[in-house]
Amino acid sequence: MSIAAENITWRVGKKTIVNDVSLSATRGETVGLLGPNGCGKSSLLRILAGLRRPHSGTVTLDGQDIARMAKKQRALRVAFVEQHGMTEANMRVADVVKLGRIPHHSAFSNWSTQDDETVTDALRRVDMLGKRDQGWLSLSGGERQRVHIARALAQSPTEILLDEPTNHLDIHHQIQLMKLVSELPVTSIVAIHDLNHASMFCDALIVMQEGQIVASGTPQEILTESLLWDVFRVETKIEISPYHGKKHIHYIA
Ligand SMILES: Nc1ncnc2c1ncn2[C@@H]1O[C@H](COP(=O)(O)OP(=O)(O)OP(=O)(O)O)[C@@H](O)[C@H]1O
Repeated sequence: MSIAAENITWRVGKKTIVNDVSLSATRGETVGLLGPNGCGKSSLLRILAGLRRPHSGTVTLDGQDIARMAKKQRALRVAFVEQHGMTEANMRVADVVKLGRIPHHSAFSNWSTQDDETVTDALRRVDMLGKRDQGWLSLSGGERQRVHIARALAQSPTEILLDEPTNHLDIHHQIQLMKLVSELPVTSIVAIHDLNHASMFCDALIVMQEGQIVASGTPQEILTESLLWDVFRVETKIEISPYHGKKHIHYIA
């Protein structure tokens, strides 16, 4: 198992935000994390990234408890693109992406041509190579999001956690990004609100409600009209798309 969580519970005061969550993803799998606003997706991703300690339960990478791993060792494996990722200074785009290489270097190792190639490749994958010398502050919201994703790719992770990565992106770049994530030979866990993108690009889905997992399985198995009503209170009609063969959700107003 590439990444797994067992019986994770996290509380704030008396409120349980993540309630006894267990999940696992195999190498290369793309797992979509669905659920209404405030159901605990970001909180769970922060726990999976090792940024937050759960009150109980464990997160493991290939069976190794992340709580026992050094920060650098974890960073060599797991990349995390947060929902409101910040980059403070007005750095050049390429320099922001280069930050992803930090875990691969010690104080004495030199920057290599391979590092350069990794950064260039990451910029190319998110369609930002043409803006590599532009300043961070001059970028649009969607461009900043793509640079954050490039930084995560430059980390050469084995697991990538993405919190609503298509937020801010135009439809072309939403599709391009989901396609990229689904094709990466990297285990991906992606919080996502677009159910049709979840259906098209994810191998497996986990649906959360009030901190708990209420459904999990392939998109084909779990995306049903009754589940979407129960979880999101939306009326839908679901059919198999004649274009891509996956489930397509129509919203009935
Ligand atoms: N540090 C915190 N202190 C208090 N409450 C918190 C904290 N972090 C999260 N919460 C609460 O936990 C709940 C889950 O938040 P979280 O951000 O994980 O939800 P989400 O599923 O990612 O939502 P969204 O779809 O809106 O991004 C929310 O009610 C939020 O207010």
